Amino acid sequence: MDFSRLQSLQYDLNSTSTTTNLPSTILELVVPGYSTISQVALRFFGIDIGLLVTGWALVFGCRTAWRYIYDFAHDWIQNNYTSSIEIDDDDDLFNCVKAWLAEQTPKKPARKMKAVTDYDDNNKQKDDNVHDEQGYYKYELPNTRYEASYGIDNEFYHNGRYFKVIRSSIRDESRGTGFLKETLEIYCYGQNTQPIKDLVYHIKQWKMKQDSSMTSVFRAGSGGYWNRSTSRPSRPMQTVSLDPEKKEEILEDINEYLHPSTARWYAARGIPHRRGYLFYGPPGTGKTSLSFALAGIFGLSIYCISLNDKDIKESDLCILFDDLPDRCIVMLEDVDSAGLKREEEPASGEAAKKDDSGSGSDEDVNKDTTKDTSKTETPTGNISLSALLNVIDGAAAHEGHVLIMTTNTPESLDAALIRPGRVDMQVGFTLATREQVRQTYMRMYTITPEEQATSNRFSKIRSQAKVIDSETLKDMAERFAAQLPEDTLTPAEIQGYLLRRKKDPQRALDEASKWVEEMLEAKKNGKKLVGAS
Ligand SMILES: Nc1ncnc2c1ncn2[C@@H]1O[C@H](COP(=O)(O)OP(=O)(O)OP(=O)(O)O)[C@@H](O)[C@H]1O
Repeated sequence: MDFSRLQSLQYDLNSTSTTTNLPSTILELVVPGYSTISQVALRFFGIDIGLLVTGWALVFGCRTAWRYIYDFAHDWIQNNYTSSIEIDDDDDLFNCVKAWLAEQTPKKPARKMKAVTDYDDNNKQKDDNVHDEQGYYKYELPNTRYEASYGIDNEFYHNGRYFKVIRSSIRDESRGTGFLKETLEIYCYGQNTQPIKDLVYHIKQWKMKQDSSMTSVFRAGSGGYWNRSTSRPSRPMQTVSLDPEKKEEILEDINEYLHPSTARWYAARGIPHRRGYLFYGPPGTGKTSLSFALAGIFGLSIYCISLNDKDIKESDLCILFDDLPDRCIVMLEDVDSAGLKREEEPASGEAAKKDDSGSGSDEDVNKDTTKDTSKTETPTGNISLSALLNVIDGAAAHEGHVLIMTTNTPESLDAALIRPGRVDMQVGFTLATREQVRQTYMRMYTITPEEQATSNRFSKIRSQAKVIDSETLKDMAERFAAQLPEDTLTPAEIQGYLLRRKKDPQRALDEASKWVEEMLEAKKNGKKLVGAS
């Protein structure tokens, strides 16, 4: 290329540029060689690059100015005309809001999200298409839920009103090294938080509707934290076989206790609003089952503490009780085997000072329960009896919850632990009575209306179940119960036996006496043969 000729053209070409063009010298500074490029473009293609660049600079300038004004106005409105409410991750609401948000249609599709496996969704899985060609169930991973990501504005409209939620996380060393504390901040326009409160109320109602058939279970963890361990379908009360009168008595007692007017009644009389129950009996007789059925009926979550857990310290226990929601069921599991360390106390020790002679206990567990707490026992657990008593009904103890203590050996419990005020009702669970055996058989083989409705969609394996009319089934249940000795086997053992024949009630009936023989023989020899054969 002849550059000397090109140079000589420079003056003429420059003279053709328009007055609206940016000075070439400025553009030359930004893009080296600009003059030469523009001259070539003008000469050979007739394109005035200067004009294009000027137009682009104008558009860019306007856009930047608009962005600046918009951000300024947005920040100003945000600071002066928006309201917000913050929710911390240790609050029950946090998960509700997160789950609700995941179901909303955002104002504009999010480009950054957080994927979470929705284990709760497992229970909602459909019956269809879960079996392979051979009819065997194929486990599928639960659904994925897409949640708001950190630092991103989640904007949406609810009832025609604009809302924004920002999820953020910061390090919180007070929870332990590396722990993060998450928060959700909900914004709306206006100088009043009422729309957000209404939204939160709406979310709570939504959650309650979702959870009405589920029971959330929390487990105590080290450091005094409640870990949501699972959410399971509520256990219907009729699936727990227990003396109907006893069941009714417990239900009425808890119903009365949970009523809001009862809390006021207690307060007016200076009585701490607490109610404790002791469920005692051999393993596998329904203590846990009844607790879950009660939680389902009253729509309460269950908070389980295993005092055997070596990770739980006395200081954790106080924090755990402090963090309980207003109304819930607290289950202290196997309080007998907890190895509560009984500190060396003088004869006039703490328990002796307490009034252990009050009334209110419905049943006497065992005379031994009045045993002397003054004697020294080898500490085997982290929790001392006095610490436990303190969280149950100390001066600063939590109120409003239903406390259920379960034990296999009530006679080994300290009198102080089960004195009235701490335990207000004792419920004994026994080895299976004839009626319980009959009920267990009926429960196992009665086809529920839901099963009936979907039975035609079940696969080959399911269709092997024999449908028997209710009168015949009742008769079979009687005959089954007649073959089992009373007060010898636990409901759990009988359930285990029936479960192995759950599609074949006739086989369960035919093989019952042989199984009973085996079980009795095994028990005599000290072997454990639960539901065997
Ligand atoms: N009274 C009962 N009514 C209905 N089901 C029962 C009953 N007792 C036991 N079961 C069945 O046996 C199994 C174990 O019962 P559960 O866990 O309630 O016993 P538990 O008394 O709490 O035992 P543990 O003392 O070992 O904790 C459950 O699957 C439950 O369905």
